Amino acid sequence: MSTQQVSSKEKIKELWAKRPIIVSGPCSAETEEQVIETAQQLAATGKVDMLRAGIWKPRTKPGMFEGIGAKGLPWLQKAKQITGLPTAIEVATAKQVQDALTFDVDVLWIGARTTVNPFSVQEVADALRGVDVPVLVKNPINPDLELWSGGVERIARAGIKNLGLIHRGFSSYGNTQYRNAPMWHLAIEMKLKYPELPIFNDPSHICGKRDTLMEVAQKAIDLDYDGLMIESHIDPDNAWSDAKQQVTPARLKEMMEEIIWRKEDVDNSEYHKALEKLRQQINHLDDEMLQILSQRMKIADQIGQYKKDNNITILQPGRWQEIIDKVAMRGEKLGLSRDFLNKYLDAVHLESINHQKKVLDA
Ligand SMILES: O=C(O)C(=O)C[C@]1(C(=O)O)C=C[C@@H](O)C=C1
Repeated sequence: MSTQQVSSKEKIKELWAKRPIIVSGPCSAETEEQVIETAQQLAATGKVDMLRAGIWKPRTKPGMFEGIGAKGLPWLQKAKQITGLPTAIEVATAKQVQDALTFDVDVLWIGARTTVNPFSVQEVADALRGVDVPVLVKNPINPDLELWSGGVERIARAGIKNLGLIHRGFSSYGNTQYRNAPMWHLAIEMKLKYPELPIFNDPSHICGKRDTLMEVAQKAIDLDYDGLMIESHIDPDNAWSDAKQQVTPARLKEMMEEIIWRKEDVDNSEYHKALEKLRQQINHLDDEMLQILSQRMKIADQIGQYKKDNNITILQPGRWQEIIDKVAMRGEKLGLSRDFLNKYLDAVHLESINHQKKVLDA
């Protein structure tokens, strides 16, 4: 390994421990000048830790710009030499992994369209065996946590030590607010499942447009994400891919200054005391809610017994609608969101049905 490669590995190790980690750069590498100019402007902001650029672009339809290919890798290498910014790119095949490593790319990521395909992830994992490079796994395009975990586990089994996650949202038909619905609960579940892995948020792919990037980036930071990956371009409107979602390096700098950065904890005894009191109240209320839910299910069991004796169906749509209307109205007045009430009612109804089914089958 050359001294330059060793120092670059050291830099990555340091970077991995830094919070937040900010990754930015163009959706696609287009020309040498564009890559170098973007990298220089990003480095000058003092807010960016790593340069990203798409080299191979998996496009939904043929005939679109599919990336500059391996020709762009020396541009990234040069941009790193000039700015000192480590580089990150997406890889989807063994050949792409080899090409990326030949040109000293520092961090690789597996794209959403690759994570859905275990054959492809395995091919990338096999190409990574014995290699010391950090790898980030994007969520699959469909909301399937098992696929996402499967991707992470395949890469981990190849011996990759520095692994991370990228949350770029999930495809959903007819969604107009987001390009890819964030479905925050799924990313939170992954974070809880793999607490040791840094998780990055990718507002660019979630939003698909510039004007909502800040909102999503702020929410990610509020939720204790470890980093952000945001696409930037020296001339976003004329970008060869995803023009609407890219921002200039200057705008990226502004965004980084506008975000309210939060930490997971603070050394302040007053804060801890106040929080402890409130958390005790929550523990108490959680306990009461469980007791009440358990009582409700015991009543459902009794209803089940009457239904069994009289050969009556468990599902009673009229009665259930009555409950939905009443609970939703009351719940909303009490400050609970309609979305939460719907999920809560669904869960209660299903549990009640399962309880009664057990009684009917006994
Ligand atoms: O009221 C009933 O008939 C019940 O079975 C109880 C209950 C409920 O849990 O509230 C459960 C299932 C029915 O679809 C409607 C209501």
